[in-house]
Amino acid sequence: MGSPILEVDRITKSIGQRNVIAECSFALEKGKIYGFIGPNGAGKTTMMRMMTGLIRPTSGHIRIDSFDVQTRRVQALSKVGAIIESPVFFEYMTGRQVLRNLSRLHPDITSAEREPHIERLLHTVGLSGRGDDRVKAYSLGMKQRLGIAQSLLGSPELLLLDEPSNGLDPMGMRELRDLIVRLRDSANYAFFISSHLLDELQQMCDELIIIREGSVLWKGPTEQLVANGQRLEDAFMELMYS
Ligand SMILES: Nc1ncnc2c1ncn2[C@@H]1O[C@H](COP(=O)(O)OP(=O)(O)OP(=O)(O)O)[C@@H](O)[C@H]1O
Repeated sequence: MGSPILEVDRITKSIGQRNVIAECSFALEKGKIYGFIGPNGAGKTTMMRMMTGLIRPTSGHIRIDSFDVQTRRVQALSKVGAIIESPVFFEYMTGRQVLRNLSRLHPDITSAEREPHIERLLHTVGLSGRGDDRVKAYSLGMKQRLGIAQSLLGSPELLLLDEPSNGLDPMGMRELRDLIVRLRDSANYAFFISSHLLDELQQMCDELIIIREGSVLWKGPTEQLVANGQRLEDAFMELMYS
């Protein structure tokens, strides 16, 4: 494996007397889609909040492109785009206005680059014809894709998505899946996606990281866990009860 874009190195998070995350380690490479799976309360959101610097680990290190999220925060987080809770937008704005406003948080985007960058992002996520419509007229799938465009504003190398397909209809799920696979293939992004929708993950993930009660239970290539023709849901259940 080349040098990882993200490294979780023996991370523990204690809340009160409890280790919500206990000595977790894994690494993510560019150009791959990782599924992050575990039952309710396993610690997925807690881990993703530490990966994006929203909360501090009790011990261990998270490095993004070799920068420690705690001590080299700005450099580390400049490589990451994330949707941790559903993206929240001012619904009276148009998609383009939303991106324009948020782009001002990225000092690297010059005013000359701003509009072409936004136009490219709208095109990338399939919203170029709808950029001047108000967000309140968007379907949930369009809002999720606008969220992806938002997370791409700073030209990251890694995208963290927490339950991105929740609430989407089958067409919305498929559009989101196609977009994620296309971005992996065209721009070599790494994706780290937490979801309970195992059929969705099975269709797009190169690798899986499975946690239970705060510990990594299994990690590796999807095809290593799921034999030909088997459903990830069945393999997951077998693991949970093993
Ligand atoms: N601020 C907090 N205070 C107390 N307990 C917490 C806090 N945050 C998380 N927990 C506990 O940590 C555990 C892991 O929670 P977390 O939300 O990370 O799980 P999850 O895998 O994301 O679950 P879900 O699939 O339901 O979203 C749970 O038992 C939760 O109750």
